[in-house]
Amino acid sequence: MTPRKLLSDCFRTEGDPMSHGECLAILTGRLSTVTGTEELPLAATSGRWLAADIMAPRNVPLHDNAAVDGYTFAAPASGPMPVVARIAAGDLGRHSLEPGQAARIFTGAAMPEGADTVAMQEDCTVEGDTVSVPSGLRRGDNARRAGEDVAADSTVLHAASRLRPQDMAALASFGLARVKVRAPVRVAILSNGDELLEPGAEISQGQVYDSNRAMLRALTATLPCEITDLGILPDNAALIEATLAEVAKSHDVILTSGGASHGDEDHIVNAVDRLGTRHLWQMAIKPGRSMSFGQIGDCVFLGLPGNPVAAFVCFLLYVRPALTVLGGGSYREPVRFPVAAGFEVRDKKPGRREFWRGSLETGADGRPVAHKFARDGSGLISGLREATGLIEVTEATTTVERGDLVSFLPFTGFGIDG
Ligand SMILES: Nc1nc2c(c(=O)[nH]1)N[C@H]1C(S)=C(S)[C@@H](COP(=O)(O)OP(=O)(O)OC[C@H]3O[C@@H](n4cnc5c(N)ncnc54)[C@H](O)[C@@H]3O)O[C@H]1N2
Ligand code: MOO
Repeated sequence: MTPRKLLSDCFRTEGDPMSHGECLAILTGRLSTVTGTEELPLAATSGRWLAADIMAPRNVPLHDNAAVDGYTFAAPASGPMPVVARIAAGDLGRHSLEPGQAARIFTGAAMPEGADTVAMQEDCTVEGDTVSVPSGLRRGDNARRAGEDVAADSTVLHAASRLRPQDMAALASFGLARVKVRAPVRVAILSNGDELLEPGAEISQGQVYDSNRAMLRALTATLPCEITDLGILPDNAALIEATLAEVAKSHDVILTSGGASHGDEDHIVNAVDRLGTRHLWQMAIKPGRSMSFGQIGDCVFLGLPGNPVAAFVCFLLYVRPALTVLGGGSYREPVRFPVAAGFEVRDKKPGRREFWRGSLETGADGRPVAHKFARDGSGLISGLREATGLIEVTEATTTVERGDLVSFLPFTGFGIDG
């Protein structure tokens, strides 16, 4: 197998944490697409990254057609017109009108040759075999032109875009039954720590249920990924090293949480150092300082801190972009809304970017106000649940006064709905 073109340079800077911007630039600019392509039935492609541009093979709609039930004719009409045909949607016959003639027509039916306008039936007067339409209708009223949605041969969808429900409609409207998309990224997820316990097991003093893995599986599933759940690895250096070495051979990404800082018991990063290259550790952000990133052969290693809030935030900020680029998608920055702060902070440390758990409320003047979860602890899952987005505070900021504009990044911008 030819080696895939992934990072090989080392960006690691001991003792000098990497900035958010620098880390994101490396992840989105220096990683390559690692997934192959596959052609799947349309219904199986929702949510996938498109592997190639798609041109509309024909006009949509294919033919001029009626937008309402009524009578079609060539505008302008003068006086009663004989009704010489009846055309329903799905009628495959070829109809044509002489000037001064009309046809009964129904929504979606192909317009007959010689007609350009449709009068709504509610506005028409029918007497015997003739119809009178209201004056004042302009040519083309209530008619949908061939190609008005999409013109034949125009490029409608671009490679590396994500197929959304409305794109499914577009592809089906072109008559495409199969679509070339990127294969899912193969992601192995594991948790590390002797204190961790599988939900359902009997818990003892000193233990904690593994909550990160359930969260990371769900976050990973918001992108086209094939997940291998490796469970919990205990703090056993030999076992961790053997597992990572084996898993790296058959996966595009290893995503871990815990064991990411550099304590004696932080075996994950030590194993990556022995097996491959670690490109960074220590970020100038909070939470998530101990995020690490590297590679074992062609497999990208993304090591999240153990604290659940830090793991969640780092996933949104770094893992999501990395999985996007590796998967063949084009990465777009999440939307940031400038919103007035409904809180004050006087003691933010300069030099690091912080991401606070926040939610929006409507202020007295009707404008949105950002609220910050009161307790900062990186282990508090309750704050993540209460939040609807992140409040981003720049490196230079040291205080936030009530009413100052802060950046609010809604979770919906990271693929988390509800
Ligand atoms: N001397 C220092 N100690 C710590 C530092 C530091 O810079 N110097 N940083 C702190 C910060 S901030 C974080 S975050 C953590 C990161 O450490 P690790 O990534 O090595 O994570 P652990 O030590 O394994 O765990 C931290 C914390 O999270 C809990 N945890 C771990 N995994 C899970 C899981 N799957 N589900 C639920 N909870 C989990 C673990 O029990 C710990 O409480 O280091 C700080 N210490
Ligand atoms: O940096 Mo720790 O990752 O703040 O929670």
